[in-house]
This record gives sequence, C-alpha cells and structure tokens, in this order.
Amino acid sequence: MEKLSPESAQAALADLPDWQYDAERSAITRRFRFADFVEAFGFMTQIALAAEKHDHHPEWSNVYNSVTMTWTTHDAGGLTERDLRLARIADAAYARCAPQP
Ligand SMILES: C[C@H](O)[C@H](O)[C@H]1CNC2=NC(N)=NC(=O)C2=N1
Repeated sequence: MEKLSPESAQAALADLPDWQYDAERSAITRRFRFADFVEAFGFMTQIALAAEKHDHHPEWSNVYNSVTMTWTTHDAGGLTERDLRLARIADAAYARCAPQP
C-alpha cells in the first residue's frame, strides 16, 4: 500500500479531527482517556483484535486510564489508507466505551 503525500494525508484527516498528523514521521497520533484502567484495557483489547483481523498493528502506550495510539505503516515508510481505516475503527470503539470528558 502506498504512502500518502502530506497533502492527501491532511485532506484525509478531515474526518479524523482528534488525530494529530506528524508530517516528519508521516504518522497520526491520538490520546484516549477513560474512567479507569479497566476501561482503557478493555478498549486496547478491542483494538488488539481489530489489529489482528486487519493485520495492521498500532504503536501505543498505556498509563492507567490513558491510551496513546500512533498509526503508521512500517512497510510503506509512512501513513497509508490502512492507518486511516484502523484510526476510524479506534474512534468508533472509543465512542462505544462511554469515555470521560
Ligand atoms: C507481515 C505482516 O503483514 C506485516 O509485518 C504487517 C503487520 N502489521 C503492520 N502494522 C503496521 N502498523 N505497519 C506495518 O507495516 C505492518 N506490517
């Protein structure tokens, strides 16, 4: 899959407003917050299963009720449509998790 140009990446991010685009890395990152660790880990479990299903895996870290997730395609050396697809899946899963404001 082909790496997106900075222009097409920016355009594609119109429907992913909570994600930050790092042009230098060609990657997108979002921080998700939850009520507690169990909620955060439940979300990570959902994304882990989706990642396996799509054979596309996040870079992420978890501290108690917070999950920071980055998508980039290592094989392509940057952001691709696969990253955008998994970011949308993460947004949809988060919306179902009753997140804290
Ligand atoms: C062999 C396997 O398909 C590849 O290693 C996949 C697995 N998951 C992946 N995940 C991500 N984020 N980037 C990749 O390039 C990638 N490659």
